[in-house]
Amino acid sequence: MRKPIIAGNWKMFKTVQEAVSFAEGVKGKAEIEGVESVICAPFTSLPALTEALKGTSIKIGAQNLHWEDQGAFTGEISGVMLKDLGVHYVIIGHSERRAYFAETDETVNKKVHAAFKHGLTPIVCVGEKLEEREAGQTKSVCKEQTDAALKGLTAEQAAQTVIAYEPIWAIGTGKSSTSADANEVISYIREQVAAAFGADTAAKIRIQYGGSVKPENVAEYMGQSDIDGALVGGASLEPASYIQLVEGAK
Ligand SMILES: O=C[C@H](O)COP(=O)(O)O
Repeated sequence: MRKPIIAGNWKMFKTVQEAVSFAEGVKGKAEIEGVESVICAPFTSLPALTEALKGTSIKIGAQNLHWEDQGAFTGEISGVMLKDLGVHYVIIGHSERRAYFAETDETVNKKVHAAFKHGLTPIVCVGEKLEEREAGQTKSVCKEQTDAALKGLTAEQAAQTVIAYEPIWAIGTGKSSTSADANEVISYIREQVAAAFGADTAAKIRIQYGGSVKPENVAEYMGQSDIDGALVGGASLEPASYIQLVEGAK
């Protein structure tokens, strides 16, 4: 039985004060038995957020990490540093990072290994561009990205990984994939995990859908057989909306 996971990806939003005020608004509310609740905040808010949510079941995630532990990498943050802050999750390979910051399947894989090295759970993003979807390449793109991201992991590590299937054309556009379409791609991704790591691992790995998920449609996605949660951008920014997302995943 896979535990549903709702992860808010705040992207480049919120000052420290705004993050703390969000934490006050969701404490005791976005904590539903049987649902994992994660907030992936900008690096600047992580210390205050871990402090503000101490003692709650809400976990904290970062949105990126470097694959090295330390070194001359101006502007980067390592797994050692995230672990030091009490962070549990880290988003890796979000399409915005692939598009604007030149992340490749190879660097995504190095980051996934770095996350495990430091006891962080990676949330690995995969998904096709609109032109790839229109060319009928959705599944091949997702297979390539999934295989590359999980390369070299043990079956146990693969089972702990969270994959977020995010069709790029659905991110922040209000044009969400239908739940049936998302489920079809996600079950295909699960088949690829089975081929690489075995059926037991595929049965354990959690795969989220992401792309214009809102309180109004989250339950529909969660009703699908293979969708284990959601990675949510815009609708995760307000406490009331975030609480409804977590409630909707039950
Ligand atoms: O990481 C989250 C996704 O990019 C989805 O963003 P969105 O919910 O604003 O469409």
